[in-house]
Amino acid sequence: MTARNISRFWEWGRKIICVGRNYADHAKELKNAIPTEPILFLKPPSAYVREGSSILVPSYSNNLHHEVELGVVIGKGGTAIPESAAMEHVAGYALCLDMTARDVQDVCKSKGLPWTRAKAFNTSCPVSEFIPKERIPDPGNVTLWLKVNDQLRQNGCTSQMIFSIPYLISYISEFITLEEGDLILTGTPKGVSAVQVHDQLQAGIQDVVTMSFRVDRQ
Ligand SMILES: CC(=O)CC(=O)C(=O)O
Ligand SMILES: [Mg+2]
Repeated sequence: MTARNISRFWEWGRKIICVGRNYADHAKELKNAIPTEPILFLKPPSAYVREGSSILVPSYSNNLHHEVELGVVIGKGGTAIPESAAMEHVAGYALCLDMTARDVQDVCKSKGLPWTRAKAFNTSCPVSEFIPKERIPDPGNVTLWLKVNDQLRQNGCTSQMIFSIPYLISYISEFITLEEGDLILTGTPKGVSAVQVHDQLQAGIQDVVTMSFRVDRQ
């Protein structure tokens, strides 16, 4: 059996754990309360999409939003990881989009239903290349940006996160065992907005990485 390479973590079929409302400015723009503990939801591995393929608008949505986020790739698994040791479990990072069918999410929220149809559909998690840990020495202080058709829509810094990466790893691993190849999406800063079929999205982390995706109908 050939050894698996963490730099292709999206092929491993591992968990994608997402944090919601981790930036106060984004919680406010959607008129949501600022959380006092992390809000979590999951995407399946079939949500991954890589550059060269398109983001597909689900047939049942007319309001697909972009959310640019820093992704943390787990390199060493664990349960109940103390915050002080959390960064030892990180292999690296990826730039991610948490594509969200906002109209569907609004209906789910109003009915008290889970967000699965709004958040976990095929191609709802575009990812960049793997970024080794050494290339982002301070993941708590990097700028994320996103443009739609060359217009800047999101530009935020991970220093604005309510819950830090070590805190999130510790919190999640209390009740979900983290495994090598898992990905944690750490939430989005303000500026989320709708995308249309044939839009071109471009996103980046400072001078570390950029990625581009086209939007198509399912
Ligand atoms: C309101 C949301 O969709 C929460 C979320 O995903 C976030 O990044 O914040
Ligand atoms: Mg999100």
